[in-house]
Amino acid sequence: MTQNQQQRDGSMGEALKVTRLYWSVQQQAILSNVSFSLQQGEMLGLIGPNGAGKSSLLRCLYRYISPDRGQITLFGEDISRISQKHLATKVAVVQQETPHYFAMSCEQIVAMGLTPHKGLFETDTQADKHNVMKALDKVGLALKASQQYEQLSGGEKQRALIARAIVQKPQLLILDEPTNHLDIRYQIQILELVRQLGISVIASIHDLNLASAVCDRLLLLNQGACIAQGLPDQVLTEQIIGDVFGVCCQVNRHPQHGKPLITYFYGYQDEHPHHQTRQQDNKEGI
Ligand SMILES: Nc1ncnc2c1ncn2[C@@H]1O[C@H](COP(=O)(O)OP(=O)(O)OP(=O)(O)O)[C@@H](O)[C@H]1O
Repeated sequence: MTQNQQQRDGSMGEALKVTRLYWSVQQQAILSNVSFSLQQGEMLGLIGPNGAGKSSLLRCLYRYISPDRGQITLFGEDISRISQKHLATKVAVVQQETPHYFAMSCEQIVAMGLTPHKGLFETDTQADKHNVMKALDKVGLALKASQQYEQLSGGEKQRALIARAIVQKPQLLILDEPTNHLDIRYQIQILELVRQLGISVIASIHDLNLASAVCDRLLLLNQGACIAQGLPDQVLTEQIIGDVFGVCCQVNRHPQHGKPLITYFYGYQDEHPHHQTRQQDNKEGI
């Protein structure tokens, strides 16, 4: 497709386009007819209940699994035709479960992010070392640079892997539950940091309020299908959250950023659940 054609059909600013994606295991559908696009510089939050297919979808995007049907294009190129090396210069991934990195320091792990941009025998320059230290500093790990990676806490490991992804200077960053080991300060800080990079990001996030606060748009998966996508306002409604997650909630505006703020109701094991009484209260205007 020529540049003019791309401008005409609006795909010029598209970082990622997924069209009618299907993936199944032993005749069980895991992903069904998933389509969405991600604009350049946009942050898309992938949300949905446990087992909805979020990780599977992300794995298709970084080619860990190949879908049965459908198309994935990255900056206009079909990803099945991009070489592994070229893909690594464009896409960085922070996975949920990471391999063990014995006998490597935190700094060495982060420096691995430089590899896709280097030739076979090219060594790290002073500028590379500076970039590694800068990334460590950004994620609050400057003082842990020489510590063994395996000795870091779960949250520190997660932050080191984010620093590695930053050093990789990707155009698309794929994050699978990047905040699951982080305390609340780092959850906010790391996602805001990722946002500030100005690159395209797709991140699976369990905390709906966090997703609402930091993402431009959200994609809601349930049982492998896309249930809703759009602005947080369009996706995070009481009705949709109730239907998909089976919890009762109230959606208000966040006092600072103005996007949806969800308050959940409790009492699902009780005979007279609080969430029911609360709904009743709402109806009666209490
Ligand atoms: N390789 C596989 N073989 C068999 N089943 C799989 C495989 N990978 C994923 N699944 C199944 O696909 C479904 C979706 O899994 P996936 O990990 O994508 O969900 P998720 O939305 O990321 O869940 P969670 O929020 O719990 O991390 C699950 O039922 C899972 O058991």
